[in-house]
Amino acid sequence: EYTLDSVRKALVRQEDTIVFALIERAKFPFNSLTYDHNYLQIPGFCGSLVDFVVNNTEGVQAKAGRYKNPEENPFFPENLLSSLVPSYPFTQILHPGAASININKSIWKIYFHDLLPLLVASGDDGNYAQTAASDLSLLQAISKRVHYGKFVAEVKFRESPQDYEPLIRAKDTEGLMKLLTFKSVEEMVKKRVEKKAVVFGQEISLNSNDDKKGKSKFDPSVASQLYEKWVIPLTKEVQVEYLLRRLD
Ligand SMILES: O=C(O)C(=O)C[C@]1(C(=O)O)C=C[C@@H](O)C=C1
Repeated sequence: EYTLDSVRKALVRQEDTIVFALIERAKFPFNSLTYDHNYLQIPGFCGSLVDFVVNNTEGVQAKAGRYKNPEENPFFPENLLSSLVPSYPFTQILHPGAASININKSIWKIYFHDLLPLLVASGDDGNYAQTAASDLSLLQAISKRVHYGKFVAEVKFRESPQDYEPLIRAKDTEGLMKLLTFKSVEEMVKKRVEKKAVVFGQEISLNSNDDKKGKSKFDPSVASQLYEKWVIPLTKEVQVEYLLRRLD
């Protein structure tokens, strides 16, 4: 069952996934060859190692049924084959227009241009395949969170269709944005994410006096910046896109 309370709980749980994925990516330095289009020489493939890993992993995961779940959105939908496994009857609460919303291209750009330089140290340790795999886990976690905006928007619409319908009919993007925004919730989310980054990122020792003294596994303010600058605004963008299609 989806309610505003239950979808918000899902968003809170997804924070854990994102913070752990930040920790895992921050374990490696930048490793720029992972992103270098001239590094790979694989016959029949043109792109960087991260393109190669994401394309091929998504291919396997699509065949294994990952994208049958309406909570999942691929980065390279154009290359995917259909699922080969028996389907599961996922609850279909979304309007069919939801399927056409995929803002992973924006997430991809922001991830490599803005987030990575903030998150990781410069340098090269040769672990390019592991780096690409940790990029993919973090990208998938961010993508799932952002596209969860579809579910948030659906429950908000169902709770007060009388408020949303006139704005949708008028295609009033600004009005919709205002109506779905809860500034105090956003403040709480940012603070909680930073706290999780502090707690999950600290060294744990058996002597409780030593806890928190060690170096954090990544700068906790990167987690709150990620949410403030990109995750929350993009989740809201998905909500508006979804609502604009809600009466089609
Ligand atoms: O919790 C909500 O109501 C949401 O829409 C989610 C979210 C978020 O991305 O965290 C986005 C917009 C709101 O202003 C508050 C929080």
